[in-house]
Amino acid sequence: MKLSDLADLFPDNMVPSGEAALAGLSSDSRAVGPGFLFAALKGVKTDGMAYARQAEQAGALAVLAGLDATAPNLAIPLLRVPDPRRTLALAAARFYAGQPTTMVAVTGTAGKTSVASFVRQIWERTGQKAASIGTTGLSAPGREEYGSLTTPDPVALHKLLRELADAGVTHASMEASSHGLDQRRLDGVLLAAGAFTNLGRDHLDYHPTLEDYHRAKMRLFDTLLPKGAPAVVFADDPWSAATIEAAERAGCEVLTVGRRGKFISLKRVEHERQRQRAEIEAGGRIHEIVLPLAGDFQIANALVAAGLAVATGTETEAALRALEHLRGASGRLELIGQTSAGAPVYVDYAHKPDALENALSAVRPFTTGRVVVVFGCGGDRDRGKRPIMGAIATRLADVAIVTDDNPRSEVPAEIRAEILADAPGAVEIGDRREAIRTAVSLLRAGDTLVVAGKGHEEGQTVGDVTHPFSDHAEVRKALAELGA
Ligand SMILES: CC(=O)N[C@H]1[C@@H](OP(=O)(O)OP(=O)(O)OC[C@H]2O[C@@H](n3ccc(=O)[nH]c3=O)[C@H](O)[C@@H]2O)O[C@H](CO)[C@@H](O)[C@@H]1O[C@H](C)C(=O)N[C@@H](C)C(=O)N[C@H](CCC(=O)O)C(=O)O
Ligand SMILES: Nc1ncnc2c1ncn2[C@@H]1O[C@H](COP(=O)(O)OP(=O)(O)OP(=O)(O)O)[C@@H](O)[C@H]1O
Ligand SMILES: N[C@H](CCC[C@H](N)C(=O)O)C(=O)O
Ligand SMILES: [Mg+2]
Repeated sequence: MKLSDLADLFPDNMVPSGEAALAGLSSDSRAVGPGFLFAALKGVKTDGMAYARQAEQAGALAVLAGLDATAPNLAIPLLRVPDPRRTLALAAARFYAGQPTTMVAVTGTAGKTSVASFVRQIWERTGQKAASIGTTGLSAPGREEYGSLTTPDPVALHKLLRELADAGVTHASMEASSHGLDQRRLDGVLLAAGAFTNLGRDHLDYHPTLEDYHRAKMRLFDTLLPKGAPAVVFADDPWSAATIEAAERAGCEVLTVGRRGKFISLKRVEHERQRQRAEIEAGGRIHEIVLPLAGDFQIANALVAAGLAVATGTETEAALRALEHLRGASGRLELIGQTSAGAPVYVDYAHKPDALENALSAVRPFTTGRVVVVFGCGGDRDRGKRPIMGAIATRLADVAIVTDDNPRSEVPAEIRAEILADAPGAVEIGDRREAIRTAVSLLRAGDTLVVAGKGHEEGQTVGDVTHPFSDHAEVRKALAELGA
Protein backbone atom coordinates (compact mmCIF):
# COMPACT_ATOMS: atom_id res chain seq x y z
CA MET A 1 0.00 0.00 0.00
CA LYS A 2 1.08 3.56 -0.72
CA LEU A 3 0.31 6.67 1.25
CA SER A 4 -1.69 7.92 -1.74
CA ASP A 5 -4.03 4.93 -1.30
CA LEU A 6 -5.19 6.64 1.89
CA ALA A 7 -5.52 10.07 0.24
CA ASP A 8 -9.32 10.21 0.57
CA LEU A 9 -8.85 10.11 4.35
CA PHE A 10 -6.93 13.40 4.18
CA PRO A 11 -9.14 15.62 1.97
CA ASP A 12 -7.83 19.15 1.37
CA ASN A 13 -4.23 17.95 1.65
CA MET A 14 -1.69 17.42 -1.11
CA VAL A 15 -0.64 13.78 -0.80
CA PRO A 16 2.45 13.07 -2.93
CA SER A 17 1.95 10.14 -5.29
CA GLY A 18 4.54 7.65 -6.46
CA GLU A 19 6.37 7.54 -3.19
CA ALA A 20 7.73 4.45 -1.41
CA ALA A 21 5.43 1.83 0.06
CA LEU A 22 3.75 2.64 3.36
CA ALA A 23 5.50 0.44 5.90
CA GLY A 24 3.39 1.11 8.98
CA LEU A 25 1.54 3.62 11.13
CA SER A 26 2.20 4.86 14.62
CA SER A 27 1.21 7.59 17.04
CA ASP A 28 4.43 7.05 18.97
CA SER A 29 7.54 8.56 17.41
CA ARG A 30 9.64 5.97 19.24
CA ALA A 31 7.98 3.21 17.23
CA VAL A 32 8.30 4.94 13.83
CA GLY A 33 10.50 3.31 11.20
CA PRO A 34 11.31 4.10 7.55
CA GLY A 35 8.17 4.44 5.42
CA PHE A 36 5.80 5.05 8.36
CA LEU A 37 2.95 7.51 8.70
CA PHE A 38 3.38 9.27 12.06
CA ALA A 39 0.19 10.52 13.71
CA ALA A 40 1.01 13.47 15.97
CA LEU A 41 -1.78 13.39 18.55
CA LYS A 42 -2.57 15.77 21.36
CA GLY A 43 -2.58 13.68 24.51
CA VAL A 44 -3.23 14.09 28.17
CA LYS A 45 0.45 14.61 28.97
CA THR A 46 2.01 16.01 25.80
CA ASP A 47 1.44 16.96 22.14
CA GLY A 48 2.72 14.49 19.58
CA MET A 49 3.72 17.41 17.29
CA ALA A 50 6.70 17.89 19.60
CA TYR A 51 8.01 14.60 18.21
CA ALA A 52 7.33 15.20 14.51
CA ARG A 53 10.99 15.96 13.76
CA GLN A 54 12.05 12.83 15.58
CA ALA A 55 9.59 10.82 13.46
CA GLU A 56 10.93 12.43 10.30
CA GLN A 57 14.46 11.50 11.28
CA ALA A 58 13.32 7.94 11.90
CA GLY A 59 12.13 7.79 8.29
CA ALA A 60 8.44 8.82 8.42
CA LEU A 61 6.83 9.57 5.03
CA ALA A 62 4.41 12.12 6.43
CA VAL A 63 2.92 13.48 9.63
CA LEU A 64 -0.81 13.34 10.32
CA ALA A 65 -2.05 16.02 12.71
CA GLY A 66 -4.90 18.33 13.69
CA LEU A 67 -5.96 21.42 11.74
CA ASP A 68 -4.08 23.74 14.08
CA ALA A 69 -0.71 22.01 13.63
CA THR A 70 2.20 23.92 12.13
CA ALA A 71 5.65 22.58 11.38
CA PRO A 72 7.95 25.05 9.66
CA ASN A 73 10.98 22.78 10.00
CA LEU A 74 9.43 19.68 8.54
CA ALA A 75 10.53 18.53 5.06
CA ILE A 76 7.95 15.72 4.85
CA PRO A 77 4.26 16.51 4.20
CA LEU A 78 2.08 17.58 7.11
CA LEU A 79 -1.42 16.17 6.56
CA ARG A 80 -3.97 18.13 8.56
CA VAL A 81 -7.42 16.75 9.37
CA PRO A 82 -10.19 17.72 11.80
CA ASP A 83 -10.02 14.51 13.88
CA PRO A 84 -6.56 12.94 13.58
CA ARG A 85 -7.30 10.14 16.07
CA ARG A 86 -10.24 8.98 13.97
CA THR A 87 -8.28 9.32 10.74
CA LEU A 88 -5.45 7.25 12.22
CA ALA A 89 -7.89 4.52 13.23
CA LEU A 90 -9.55 4.48 9.78
CA ALA A 91 -6.11 4.41 8.13
CA ALA A 92 -5.09 1.50 10.37
CA ALA A 93 -8.29 -0.38 9.45
CA ARG A 94 -7.47 0.06 5.78
CA PHE A 95 -3.76 -0.71 6.17
CA TYR A 96 -4.36 -4.00 7.97
CA ALA A 97 -7.56 -4.74 5.98
CA GLY A 98 -9.09 -7.77 7.65
CA GLN A 99 -11.36 -8.38 10.63
CA PRO A 100 -13.43 -11.26 11.96
CA THR A 101 -16.72 -11.05 10.08
CA THR A 102 -18.93 -10.81 13.19
CA MET A 103 -17.67 -8.30 15.72
CA VAL A 104 -19.47 -6.88 18.73
CA ALA A 105 -18.45 -4.34 21.36
CA VAL A 106 -19.77 -3.76 24.86
CA THR A 107 -19.59 -0.58 26.90
CA GLY A 108 -20.68 0.31 30.44
CA THR A 109 -19.00 1.11 33.74
CA ALA A 110 -19.01 -2.47 35.00
CA GLY A 111 -19.41 -5.83 33.35
CA LYS A 112 -17.59 -5.26 30.06
CA THR A 113 -14.90 -7.89 30.63
CA SER A 114 -17.47 -10.39 31.83
CA VAL A 115 -19.83 -9.78 28.89
CA ALA A 116 -17.03 -9.93 26.30
CA SER A 117 -15.86 -13.23 27.76
CA PHE A 118 -19.41 -14.64 27.99
CA VAL A 119 -20.20 -13.78 24.36
CA ARG A 120 -17.02 -15.56 23.28
CA GLN A 121 -17.98 -18.59 25.35
CA ILE A 122 -21.49 -18.70 23.86
CA TRP A 123 -20.04 -18.56 20.36
CA GLU A 124 -17.46 -21.26 21.16
CA ARG A 125 -20.17 -23.49 22.61
CA THR A 126 -22.28 -23.05 19.45
CA GLY A 127 -19.40 -24.04 17.21
CA GLN A 128 -17.87 -20.72 16.15
CA LYS A 129 -14.19 -19.86 16.08
CA ALA A 130 -14.27 -16.93 18.48
CA ALA A 131 -12.07 -14.45 20.33
CA SER A 132 -12.49 -11.79 23.00
CA ILE A 133 -10.38 -8.69 23.59
CA GLY A 134 -10.38 -6.65 26.78
CA THR A 135 -8.98 -5.85 30.21
CA THR A 136 -7.81 -9.40 30.81
CA GLY A 137 -6.13 -9.43 27.39
CA LEU A 138 -6.81 -11.54 24.33
CA SER A 139 -8.48 -14.90 24.41
CA ALA A 140 -8.54 -16.71 21.07
CA PRO A 141 -8.07 -20.28 19.86
CA GLY A 142 -4.46 -21.09 20.70
CA ARG A 143 -3.74 -17.57 21.96
CA GLU A 144 -4.07 -16.25 25.52
CA GLU A 145 -2.27 -12.94 25.95
CA TYR A 146 -2.21 -10.50 28.86
CA GLY A 147 -2.97 -6.94 27.71
CA SER A 148 -2.35 -3.59 29.35
CA LEU A 149 -5.32 -1.59 28.06
CA THR A 150 -9.02 -2.49 28.07
CA THR A 151 -9.32 -1.20 24.51
CA PRO A 152 -5.99 -1.41 22.65
CA ASP A 153 -4.74 1.54 20.62
CA PRO A 154 -6.12 1.49 17.07
CA VAL A 155 -2.95 0.44 15.29
CA ALA A 156 -2.39 -2.52 17.64
CA LEU A 157 -6.08 -3.34 17.48
CA HIS A 158 -6.36 -3.45 13.70
CA LYS A 159 -3.15 -5.46 13.44
CA LEU A 160 -4.60 -7.95 15.91
CA LEU A 161 -7.97 -8.14 14.13
CA ARG A 162 -6.17 -8.96 10.87
CA GLU A 163 -4.17 -11.71 12.58
CA LEU A 164 -7.35 -13.16 14.07
CA ALA A 165 -9.12 -13.09 10.70
CA ASP A 166 -6.11 -14.75 9.05
CA ALA A 167 -6.21 -17.45 11.74
CA GLY A 168 -9.82 -18.21 10.80
CA VAL A 169 -11.50 -16.45 13.74
CA THR A 170 -14.95 -15.42 12.49
CA HIS A 171 -16.41 -13.99 15.70
CA ALA A 172 -14.90 -11.49 18.14
CA SER A 173 -16.25 -9.58 21.10
CA MET A 174 -14.47 -6.59 22.56
CA GLU A 175 -14.69 -4.10 25.38
CA ALA A 176 -15.27 -0.48 24.51
CA SER A 177 -13.88 1.57 27.40
CA SER A 178 -14.90 5.21 27.62
CA HIS A 179 -11.25 6.20 27.06
CA GLY A 180 -11.16 3.92 24.04
CA LEU A 181 -14.36 5.38 22.59
CA ASP A 182 -13.33 8.96 23.30
CA GLN A 183 -9.87 8.44 21.83
CA ARG A 184 -11.31 6.79 18.70
CA ARG A 185 -9.49 3.54 19.40
CA LEU A 186 -12.43 1.52 18.01
CA ASP A 187 -13.11 3.62 14.93
CA GLY A 188 -12.86 1.54 11.78
CA VAL A 189 -13.95 -1.67 13.53
CA LEU A 190 -16.87 -3.08 11.54
CA LEU A 191 -19.32 -3.82 14.32
CA ALA A 192 -22.38 -6.01 13.88
CA ALA A 193 -23.87 -5.04 17.26
CA GLY A 194 -23.13 -3.09 20.41
CA ALA A 195 -24.22 -3.32 24.04
CA PHE A 196 -24.53 -1.26 27.20
CA THR A 197 -24.44 -2.70 30.72
CA ASN A 198 -24.72 0.20 33.20
CA LEU A 199 -23.28 3.55 34.20
CA GLY A 200 -21.78 4.51 37.53
CA ARG A 201 -19.10 6.75 38.91
CA ASP A 202 -15.69 6.12 37.35
CA HIS A 203 -13.00 7.98 35.48
CA LEU A 204 -14.23 11.40 36.58
CA ASP A 205 -10.58 12.43 36.48
CA TYR A 206 -10.79 12.10 32.67
CA HIS A 207 -14.41 12.99 31.88
CA PRO A 208 -15.56 16.30 33.39
CA THR A 209 -19.03 15.09 34.40
CA LEU A 210 -21.06 11.88 34.51
CA GLU A 211 -23.04 13.21 31.53
CA ASP A 212 -19.81 13.61 29.51
CA TYR A 213 -18.81 10.10 30.53
CA HIS A 214 -22.19 8.79 29.31
CA ARG A 215 -21.89 10.76 26.07
CA ALA A 216 -18.44 9.23 25.42
CA LYS A 217 -19.99 5.80 25.78
CA MET A 218 -22.85 6.68 23.41
CA ARG A 219 -20.30 7.09 20.57
CA LEU A 220 -20.57 3.32 20.32
CA PHE A 221 -24.17 3.70 19.15
CA ASP A 222 -24.20 7.04 17.35
CA THR A 223 -20.87 6.85 15.52
CA LEU A 224 -19.50 3.32 15.45
CA LEU A 225 -22.53 1.12 14.83
CA PRO A 226 -23.98 1.17 11.33
CA LYS A 227 -27.55 2.52 11.09
CA GLY A 228 -30.11 -0.11 12.02
CA ALA A 229 -27.62 -2.35 13.82
CA PRO A 230 -28.75 -3.96 17.06
CA ALA A 231 -27.98 -2.16 20.33
CA VAL A 232 -28.46 -4.49 23.30
CA VAL A 233 -29.27 -2.42 26.37
CA PHE A 234 -29.52 -3.66 29.95
CA ALA A 235 -32.89 -2.26 30.99
CA ASP A 236 -32.64 -2.15 34.79
CA ASP A 237 -29.98 0.51 35.31
CA PRO A 238 -30.71 4.14 36.26
CA TRP A 239 -29.00 5.14 32.97
CA SER A 240 -30.94 2.65 30.81
CA ALA A 241 -33.61 5.14 29.73
CA ALA A 242 -31.07 7.74 28.61
CA THR A 243 -29.13 5.03 26.79
CA ILE A 244 -32.19 3.65 25.02
CA GLU A 245 -33.08 7.18 23.93
CA ALA A 246 -29.56 7.82 22.62
CA ALA A 247 -29.47 4.51 20.75
CA GLU A 248 -32.90 5.11 19.22
CA ARG A 249 -31.90 8.61 18.19
CA ALA A 250 -28.84 7.09 16.53
CA GLY A 251 -31.08 4.82 14.48
CA CYS A 252 -30.12 1.56 16.19
CA GLU A 253 -32.45 -1.37 16.63
CA VAL A 254 -32.75 -1.27 20.43
CA LEU A 255 -33.05 -4.68 22.11
CA THR A 256 -33.58 -4.52 25.86
CA VAL A 257 -32.64 -7.26 28.32
CA GLY A 258 -33.23 -7.65 32.07
CA ARG A 259 -36.25 -7.58 34.34
CA ARG A 260 -37.63 -4.71 32.31
CA GLY A 261 -36.21 -6.18 29.10
CA LYS A 262 -38.41 -7.01 26.13
CA PHE A 263 -35.93 -8.94 23.94
CA ILE A 264 -34.75 -11.16 26.80
CA SER A 265 -36.81 -10.82 29.90
CA LEU A 266 -35.80 -12.03 33.35
CA LYS A 267 -38.81 -13.40 35.18
CA ARG A 268 -37.45 -14.98 38.35
CA VAL A 269 -34.11 -15.77 40.02
CA GLU A 270 -33.31 -18.14 42.88
CA HIS A 271 -29.86 -17.70 44.41
CA GLU A 272 -27.77 -20.55 45.60
CA ARG A 273 -24.24 -20.12 46.91
CA GLN A 274 -22.29 -20.76 43.71
CA ARG A 275 -25.08 -20.69 41.17
CA GLN A 276 -28.47 -19.27 40.42
CA ARG A 277 -31.57 -20.60 38.76
CA ALA A 278 -33.27 -18.19 36.40
CA GLU A 279 -36.51 -18.15 34.48
CA ILE A 280 -36.10 -16.22 31.27
CA GLU A 281 -38.56 -15.29 28.56
CA ALA A 282 -37.10 -14.99 25.09
CA GLY A 283 -38.07 -15.83 21.54
CA GLY A 284 -41.70 -16.33 22.61
CA ARG A 285 -41.12 -18.94 25.32
CA ILE A 286 -39.93 -19.45 28.89
CA HIS A 287 -36.49 -21.00 29.47
CA GLU A 288 -35.22 -22.33 32.83
CA ILE A 289 -31.50 -22.06 33.12
CA VAL A 290 -28.95 -22.68 35.87
CA LEU A 291 -26.16 -20.10 35.76
CA PRO A 292 -23.04 -21.53 37.41
CA LEU A 293 -21.97 -18.14 38.83
CA ALA A 294 -22.72 -16.16 42.00
CA GLY A 295 -23.97 -12.57 42.02
CA ASP A 296 -27.02 -10.80 40.62
CA PHE A 297 -24.76 -8.79 38.39
CA GLN A 298 -23.62 -11.95 36.63
CA ILE A 299 -27.22 -12.60 35.58
CA ALA A 300 -27.28 -9.11 34.10
CA ASN A 301 -24.00 -9.75 32.28
CA ALA A 302 -25.18 -13.15 31.05
CA LEU A 303 -28.38 -11.62 29.63
CA VAL A 304 -26.46 -8.88 27.82
CA ALA A 305 -24.10 -11.51 26.40
CA ALA A 306 -26.97 -13.72 25.27
CA GLY A 307 -28.60 -10.64 23.72
CA LEU A 308 -25.47 -9.93 21.69
CA ALA A 309 -25.15 -13.53 20.54
CA VAL A 310 -28.82 -13.77 19.52
CA ALA A 311 -28.71 -10.36 17.85
CA THR A 312 -25.81 -11.58 15.69
CA GLY A 313 -27.38 -14.82 14.61
CA THR A 314 -27.07 -17.42 17.39
CA GLU A 315 -30.28 -19.34 17.89
CA THR A 316 -32.04 -18.22 21.13
CA GLU A 317 -32.34 -21.62 22.80
CA ALA A 318 -28.69 -22.46 22.02
CA ALA A 319 -27.47 -19.12 23.38
CA LEU A 320 -29.40 -19.52 26.64
CA ARG A 321 -28.32 -23.16 27.08
CA ALA A 322 -24.72 -22.04 26.63
CA LEU A 323 -25.13 -19.83 29.73
CA GLU A 324 -25.27 -23.02 31.82
CA HIS A 325 -21.59 -23.64 31.00
CA LEU A 326 -20.21 -20.13 31.54
CA ARG A 327 -16.99 -19.65 33.42
CA GLY A 328 -16.54 -16.29 35.13
CA ALA A 329 -13.83 -14.02 33.77
CA SER A 330 -10.66 -14.26 35.86
CA GLY A 331 -10.92 -12.29 39.10
CA ARG A 332 -14.60 -11.43 38.78
CA LEU A 333 -16.14 -12.67 42.04
CA GLU A 334 -13.91 -15.70 41.61
CA LEU A 335 -13.95 -18.29 44.37
CA ILE A 336 -10.33 -19.02 45.23
CA GLY A 337 -10.79 -21.40 48.15
CA GLN A 338 -12.13 -21.74 51.64
CA THR A 339 -10.78 -21.98 55.16
CA SER A 340 -10.88 -25.27 57.06
CA ALA A 341 -14.07 -23.99 58.70
CA GLY A 342 -15.62 -23.53 55.24
CA ALA A 343 -15.45 -19.72 54.94
CA PRO A 344 -15.15 -18.87 51.22
CA VAL A 345 -12.62 -16.36 49.86
CA TYR A 346 -13.34 -14.47 46.64
CA VAL A 347 -11.12 -12.28 44.49
CA ASP A 348 -13.00 -9.52 42.71
CA TYR A 349 -12.02 -6.64 40.42
CA ALA A 350 -14.34 -4.07 42.06
CA HIS A 351 -12.31 -0.84 41.96
CA LYS A 352 -15.21 1.58 41.65
CA PRO A 353 -18.19 2.31 43.89
CA ASP A 354 -21.01 0.45 42.13
CA ALA A 355 -18.86 -2.59 41.55
CA LEU A 356 -17.88 -2.74 45.23
CA GLU A 357 -21.50 -2.35 46.23
CA ASN A 358 -22.50 -5.17 43.91
CA ALA A 359 -19.74 -7.53 44.95
CA LEU A 360 -20.48 -7.10 48.66
CA SER A 361 -24.24 -7.37 48.12
CA ALA A 362 -23.71 -10.52 46.07
CA VAL A 363 -22.09 -12.46 48.92
CA ARG A 364 -24.42 -11.24 51.67
CA PRO A 365 -27.35 -13.61 50.93
CA PHE A 366 -25.30 -16.76 51.56
CA THR A 367 -23.14 -15.36 54.40
CA THR A 368 -24.50 -16.43 57.75
CA GLY A 369 -21.58 -14.80 59.65
CA ARG A 370 -19.61 -11.69 58.74
CA VAL A 371 -18.71 -10.22 55.37
CA VAL A 372 -15.04 -9.21 55.43
CA VAL A 373 -13.57 -7.00 52.69
CA VAL A 374 -9.99 -6.05 51.81
CA PHE A 375 -9.70 -3.21 49.31
CA GLY A 376 -7.92 -0.01 48.34
CA CYS A 377 -7.98 2.54 45.50
CA GLY A 378 -5.52 3.05 42.67
CA GLY A 379 -3.33 6.16 42.55
CA ASP A 380 -3.49 8.65 39.63
CA ARG A 381 -7.16 7.83 39.16
CA ASP A 382 -10.42 9.56 40.12
CA ARG A 383 -9.90 10.64 43.74
CA GLY A 384 -13.57 11.35 44.33
CA LYS A 385 -14.42 7.68 44.42
CA ARG A 386 -12.20 6.99 47.45
CA PRO A 387 -14.45 8.15 50.33
CA ILE A 388 -17.48 6.80 48.47
CA MET A 389 -15.91 3.34 48.40
CA GLY A 390 -14.94 3.72 52.06
CA ALA A 391 -18.56 4.38 52.95
CA ILE A 392 -19.83 1.46 50.89
CA ALA A 393 -17.34 -0.94 52.47
CA THR A 394 -18.24 0.02 56.01
CA ARG A 395 -21.95 -0.04 55.25
CA LEU A 396 -22.00 -3.43 53.51
CA ALA A 397 -19.19 -5.33 55.23
CA ASP A 398 -18.83 -6.20 58.90
CA VAL A 399 -15.06 -5.91 58.76
CA ALA A 400 -13.43 -3.52 56.27
CA ILE A 401 -9.65 -3.57 55.83
CA VAL A 402 -8.28 -0.66 53.81
CA THR A 403 -5.04 -1.46 52.02
CA ASP A 404 -3.00 -0.40 48.97
CA ASP A 405 -4.09 -1.05 45.39
CA ASN A 406 -1.72 0.34 42.73
CA PRO A 407 -0.47 3.57 44.34
CA ARG A 408 1.34 4.60 41.12
CA SER A 409 2.86 8.08 41.63
CA GLU A 410 0.81 8.92 44.75
CA VAL A 411 1.71 8.55 48.42
CA PRO A 412 -0.05 5.32 49.50
CA ALA A 413 -0.88 6.55 53.01
CA GLU A 414 -2.65 9.59 51.54
CA ILE A 415 -4.83 7.43 49.31
CA ARG A 416 -5.74 5.29 52.32
CA ALA A 417 -6.52 8.41 54.37
CA GLU A 418 -8.94 9.61 51.66
CA ILE A 419 -10.75 6.27 51.77
CA LEU A 420 -10.72 6.18 55.59
CA ALA A 421 -12.20 9.68 55.75
CA ASP A 422 -15.60 8.09 55.21
CA ALA A 423 -14.99 4.59 56.57
CA PRO A 424 -15.67 4.67 60.30
CA GLY A 425 -14.32 1.61 62.07
CA ALA A 426 -12.28 0.36 59.11
CA VAL A 427 -8.89 -1.19 59.80
CA GLU A 428 -5.83 0.17 57.96
CA ILE A 429 -3.12 -2.23 56.81
CA GLY A 430 -1.05 -0.70 54.00
CA ASP A 431 0.85 -3.82 52.95
CA ARG A 432 -1.61 -5.73 50.75
CA ARG A 433 0.01 -9.09 51.43
CA GLU A 434 -0.32 -8.58 55.17
CA ALA A 435 -3.88 -7.26 54.81
CA ILE A 436 -4.91 -10.41 52.96
CA ARG A 437 -3.20 -12.67 55.51
CA THR A 438 -4.85 -10.83 58.41
CA ALA A 439 -8.28 -11.01 56.77
CA VAL A 440 -7.99 -14.74 56.11
CA SER A 441 -6.89 -15.36 59.71
CA LEU A 442 -9.98 -13.53 61.01
CA LEU A 443 -12.42 -15.82 59.20
CA ARG A 444 -14.77 -18.01 61.20
CA ALA A 445 -17.38 -20.50 60.01
CA GLY A 446 -20.14 -18.65 58.13
CA ASP A 447 -17.94 -15.67 57.19
CA THR A 448 -17.08 -14.63 53.62
CA LEU A 449 -14.01 -12.69 52.50
CA VAL A 450 -13.91 -10.53 49.37
CA VAL A 451 -10.50 -9.25 48.28
CA ALA A 452 -11.46 -6.44 45.92
CA GLY A 453 -9.81 -4.12 43.40
CA LYS A 454 -7.16 -6.05 41.52
CA GLY A 455 -8.94 -9.13 40.18
CA HIS A 456 -6.81 -10.74 37.48
CA GLU A 457 -3.90 -8.28 37.81
CA GLU A 458 -0.47 -9.81 38.13
CA GLY A 459 1.42 -6.81 39.47
CA GLN A 460 1.28 -3.94 41.92
CA THR A 461 2.48 -0.60 40.57
CA VAL A 462 4.30 1.53 43.12
CA GLY A 463 5.90 4.63 41.60
CA ASP A 464 7.04 3.59 38.14
CA VAL A 465 7.77 0.01 39.09
CA THR A 466 5.34 -2.88 38.77
CA HIS A 467 6.19 -5.59 41.29
CA PRO A 468 4.87 -9.11 40.75
CA PHE A 469 1.74 -9.44 42.88
CA SER A 470 -1.36 -11.56 42.57
CA ASP A 471 -4.38 -11.54 44.88
CA HIS A 472 -5.06 -15.12 43.75
CA ALA A 473 -1.61 -16.26 44.84
CA GLU A 474 -1.67 -14.32 48.11
CA VAL A 475 -5.06 -15.74 49.08
CA ARG A 476 -3.89 -19.28 48.29
CA LYS A 477 -0.73 -18.74 50.32
CA ALA A 478 -2.64 -17.37 53.29
CA LEU A 479 -5.11 -20.26 53.18
CA ALA A 480 -2.25 -22.77 53.01
CA GLU A 481 -0.39 -21.13 55.89
CA LEU A 482 -3.51 -21.29 57.99
CA GLY A 483 -3.93 -24.98 57.26
CA ALA A 484 -7.00 -24.73 55.04
C1 LIG B 1 -5.08 8.90 29.61
C2 LIG B 1 -5.00 7.97 28.45
O1 LIG B 1 -5.96 7.31 28.14
N1 LIG B 1 -3.84 7.89 27.78
C3 LIG B 1 -3.71 7.04 26.62
C4 LIG B 1 -3.39 7.91 25.42
O2 LIG B 1 -2.23 8.57 25.70
P1 LIG B 1 -2.10 10.13 25.36
O3 LIG B 1 -2.47 10.30 23.93
O4 LIG B 1 -2.85 10.93 26.33
O5 LIG B 1 -0.51 10.25 25.51
P2 LIG B 1 0.51 11.41 25.88
O6 LIG B 1 1.47 10.77 26.80
O7 LIG B 1 -0.14 12.69 26.29
O8 LIG B 1 1.29 11.67 24.50
C5 LIG B 1 0.68 12.32 23.37
C6 LIG B 1 1.18 11.68 22.12
O9 LIG B 1 2.61 11.89 22.01
C7 LIG B 1 3.21 10.69 21.64
N2 LIG B 1 4.63 10.67 22.03
C8 LIG B 1 4.99 10.82 23.33
C9 LIG B 1 6.34 10.75 23.69
C10 LIG B 1 7.33 10.52 22.68
O10 LIG B 1 8.54 10.44 22.91
N3 LIG B 1 6.91 10.39 21.41
C11 LIG B 1 5.58 10.43 21.05
O11 LIG B 1 5.26 10.29 19.87
C12 LIG B 1 2.37 9.64 22.33
O12 LIG B 1 2.55 8.37 21.75
C13 LIG B 1 0.96 10.19 22.11
O13 LIG B 1 0.43 9.78 20.87
O14 LIG B 1 -3.21 7.11 24.27
C14 LIG B 1 -2.19 6.09 24.40
C15 LIG B 1 -2.14 5.31 23.09
O15 LIG B 1 -3.42 4.82 22.76
C16 LIG B 1 -2.50 5.16 25.57
O16 LIG B 1 -1.46 4.22 25.73
C17 LIG B 1 -2.65 5.99 26.84
O17 LIG B 1 -3.10 5.10 27.84
C18 LIG B 1 -2.50 5.23 29.14
C19 LIG B 1 -1.24 4.38 29.19
C20 LIG B 1 -3.49 4.77 30.20
O18 LIG B 1 -3.14 4.45 31.31
N4 LIG B 1 -4.77 4.71 29.86
C21 LIG B 1 -5.82 4.27 30.78
C22 LIG B 1 -6.35 5.38 31.67
C23 LIG B 1 -6.95 3.77 29.90
O19 LIG B 1 -7.02 4.08 28.70
N5 LIG B 1 -7.87 3.00 30.46
C24 LIG B 1 -8.98 2.55 29.70
C25 LIG B 1 -10.15 2.21 30.59
C26 LIG B 1 -9.94 1.19 31.65
C27 LIG B 1 -11.26 0.65 32.17
O20 LIG B 1 -11.81 1.22 33.13
O21 LIG B 1 -11.74 -0.36 31.65
C28 LIG B 1 -8.57 1.38 28.81
O22 LIG B 1 -9.18 1.23 27.73
O23 LIG B 1 -7.67 0.62 29.18
N1 LIG C 1 -23.24 -5.86 35.56
C1 LIG C 1 -22.57 -5.44 36.62
N2 LIG C 1 -23.11 -4.53 37.48
C2 LIG C 1 -22.43 -4.10 38.54
N3 LIG C 1 -21.20 -4.52 38.91
C3 LIG C 1 -20.61 -5.42 38.10
C4 LIG C 1 -21.25 -5.92 36.92
N4 LIG C 1 -20.42 -6.78 36.33
C5 LIG C 1 -19.31 -6.81 37.07
N5 LIG C 1 -19.41 -6.01 38.14
C6 LIG C 1 -18.39 -5.73 39.16
O1 LIG C 1 -17.36 -5.01 38.49
C7 LIG C 1 -16.13 -5.72 38.54
C8 LIG C 1 -15.48 -5.68 37.18
O2 LIG C 1 -16.23 -6.46 36.29
P1 LIG C 1 -15.80 -6.54 34.78
O3 LIG C 1 -14.36 -6.73 34.74
O4 LIG C 1 -16.64 -7.53 34.07
O5 LIG C 1 -16.20 -5.05 34.32
P2 LIG C 1 -15.47 -4.03 33.38
O6 LIG C 1 -16.54 -3.11 32.89
O7 LIG C 1 -14.71 -4.75 32.35
O8 LIG C 1 -14.48 -3.26 34.34
P3 LIG C 1 -13.13 -2.46 33.93
O9 LIG C 1 -13.59 -1.19 33.31
O10 LIG C 1 -12.49 -2.23 35.21
O11 LIG C 1 -12.34 -3.33 33.04
C9 LIG C 1 -16.49 -7.14 38.96
O12 LIG C 1 -15.43 -7.73 39.62
C10 LIG C 1 -17.71 -6.91 39.81
O13 LIG C 1 -17.31 -6.49 41.09
N1 LIG D 1 -8.77 0.00 33.91
C1 LIG D 1 -8.78 0.56 35.24
C2 LIG D 1 -8.25 -0.47 36.17
C3 LIG D 1 -8.12 -0.06 37.61
C4 LIG D 1 -7.66 -1.20 38.47
C5 LIG D 1 -7.30 -0.84 39.86
N2 LIG D 1 -6.60 -1.96 40.42
C6 LIG D 1 -6.45 0.42 39.92
O1 LIG D 1 -5.25 0.29 39.76
O2 LIG D 1 -7.00 1.51 40.12
C7 LIG D 1 -7.95 1.84 35.27
O3 LIG D 1 -6.89 1.85 34.68
O4 LIG D 1 -8.42 2.79 35.85
MG1 LIG E 1 -12.84 -4.54 31.66
